[in-house]
Amino acid sequence: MSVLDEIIDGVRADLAERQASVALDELKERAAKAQPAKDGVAALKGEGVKVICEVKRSSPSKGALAAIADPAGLAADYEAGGAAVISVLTEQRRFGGSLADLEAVRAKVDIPVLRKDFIVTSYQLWEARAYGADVILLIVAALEQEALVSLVERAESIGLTPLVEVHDEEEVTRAVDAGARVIGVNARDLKTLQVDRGNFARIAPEIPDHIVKIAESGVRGPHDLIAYANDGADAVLVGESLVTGRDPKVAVADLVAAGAHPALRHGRD
Ligand SMILES: O=P(O)(O)OC[C@@H](O)[C@@H](O)c1c[nH]c2ccccc12
Repeated sequence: MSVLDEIIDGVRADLAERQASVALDELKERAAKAQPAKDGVAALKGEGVKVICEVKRSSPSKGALAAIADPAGLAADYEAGGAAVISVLTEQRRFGGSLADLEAVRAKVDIPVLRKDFIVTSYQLWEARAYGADVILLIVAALEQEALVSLVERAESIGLTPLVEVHDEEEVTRAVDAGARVIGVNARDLKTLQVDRGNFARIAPEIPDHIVKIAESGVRGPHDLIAYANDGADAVLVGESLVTGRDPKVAVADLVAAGAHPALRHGRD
């Protein structure tokens, strides 16, 4: 069994418990009272390389990264540093996240919030909206094509922007066929946890121009952001280096400043 399969088994078990205790109608009512979803695509377009900053306590590859007692405070620092979107991991077993983290972050920041989890059913989309998410992650490798297509459609219909994650060319085709408007190329293979920063450069040319391109994982600092931007990234998604670094606000500001540099290829194509 791959790491991804193991994670998804756990996600399904936790999901079954939540589904047994919270009815879908209850979530829908809560979603109806949430503030309307913000436009995730708009936040990721425009001048400069956008930075998506992640609230991440632990990971399957590294174990514990940071305690993060105050996820909303961290998100506020990210926002003050110039983040375009905040990513909140809500998977509990391997990443130490929760819907409570999502809710706390949502209440604190004004920029779009991404629910980062392993979404396999529309119930999780309603949860995302009910707890204030604007963007959700859909991992192509975790979904049959039919499920991917219907989750993209359902997400859009309830106002959520799907960020569709791929790892190879075949998955790009599946993401495009499913109607993705935002595609993230993960440098980490979720089946083996190996990071290959060259993955984005290989795969990005396969992504049609009108789709927002995000380089995910492995960004250690401005140097990696610049490399990804030169390979065509509109945005980068950064977790580990921000939660383990000294000053998240300064670290984000440094990334944003690097991404705004006029010498970058970004935006000139
Ligand atoms: O911590 P990093 O290497 O900066 O990576 C962040 C993000 O890309 C990573 O957390 C991630 C990308 N895709 C995922 C899917 C599920 C869980 C986590 C992820």
